[in-house]
Amino acid sequence: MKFDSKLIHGGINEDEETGAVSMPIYRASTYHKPFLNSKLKWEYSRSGNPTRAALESLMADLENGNAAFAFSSGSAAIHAVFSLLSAGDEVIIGKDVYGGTFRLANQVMKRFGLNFTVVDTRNLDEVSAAINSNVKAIYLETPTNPLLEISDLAAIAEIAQKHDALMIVDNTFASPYNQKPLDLGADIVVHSGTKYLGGHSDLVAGIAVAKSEKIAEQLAFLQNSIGAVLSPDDSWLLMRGIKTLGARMRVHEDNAQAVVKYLLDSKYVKKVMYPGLETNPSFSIAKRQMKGFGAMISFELAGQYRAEEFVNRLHMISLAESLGGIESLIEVPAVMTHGSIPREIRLKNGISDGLIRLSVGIEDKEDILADLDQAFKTLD
Ligand SMILES: Cc1ncc(COP(=O)(O)O)c(C=O)c1O
Ligand SMILES: N[C@@H](CCSC[C@H](N)C(=O)O)C(=O)O
Repeated sequence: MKFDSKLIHGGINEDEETGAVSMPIYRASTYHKPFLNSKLKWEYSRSGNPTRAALESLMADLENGNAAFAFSSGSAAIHAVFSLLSAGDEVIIGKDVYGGTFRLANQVMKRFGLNFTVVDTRNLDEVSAAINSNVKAIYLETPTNPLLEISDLAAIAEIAQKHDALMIVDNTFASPYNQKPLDLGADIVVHSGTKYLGGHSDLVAGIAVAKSEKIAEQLAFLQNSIGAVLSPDDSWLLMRGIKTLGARMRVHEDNAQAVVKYLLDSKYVKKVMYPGLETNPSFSIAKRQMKGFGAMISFELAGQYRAEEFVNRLHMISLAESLGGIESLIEVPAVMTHGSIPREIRLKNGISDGLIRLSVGIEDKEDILADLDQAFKTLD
């Protein structure tokens, strides 16, 4: 089945009890056992829920994994995945990851004995050099949040496999429409379902997908034990969003191409970051491992212009954290999404105080361009 059809017909897409073509929301917290020793598929909703199971089977199908697990947020999914590791284990982590992931690693997981080595995963020599016998996982985003940097998934998977380390990829920015890390050798994919998967900025959710049955069994245990499961209502809403992922991504990307071109030509802009730029040193890798380049763009203003003034003057494009929704959202990572990273580390990693991140929505592209244009013109 091709991808758009899989979005609609993949996983469990029909209620086996009633034949309903939209999976019902099963809100029951517990299930009646006819006899004490009855073996039932459903017992208690944290351990398993038919609506959540339908979403999970769809996500496993879309990422070509063995099984998927739905969590109450992307951060909860990442926490469960880090919980596969034990005190004393080391994780090689990409230098440019979502600020909340950096915070989870450094301010939470470290206290439980995990050690993190920050590496520029675009540089394979740096990744290899960071390997030692305690390294049990390599964790990265590609494209990264917020610099849109691209790492070579297949090459990193080879390093991870050689050293028996898990390779964990946050696929939030690409979505499975554009990139399938498990096919390229990763062991686990995580998502903030809050973003492109949900697609409408109306829910918070997380997904972890395991390639192997062994990791799936461990994640099933952790999901039930830690308990940060996605509710049946949000599972249904996320599934509903996923059905239109392909249709939305095509409009997102078409609009993003127009915005990139506009920004490159603008006298107000100094630098544009987008995986689809041929001038990007990782362009050939992005072209090889991604179907499309997505709709996230980061940029810096030319010297005399201030990011704060620009974002304050937009009308239609909303100044808000988050991304991947139908509406265009803009933010300043240093103050908003990556504010929890200490300034000196942020600057060292390339996130300047004036960096602006734009999530291009699916409005008419003329309106997006017009809003950018009017805000830029007020800066003179
Ligand atoms: C790339 C990435 N991963 C993970 C997360 C965490 O997801 P959530 O906000 O759903 O917890 C976010 C944003 O928050 C993100 O941008
Ligand atoms: N991943 C999102 C969410 C943003 S930050 C949310 C909150 N302020 C926090 O610090 O946890 C994005 O990149 O937009």
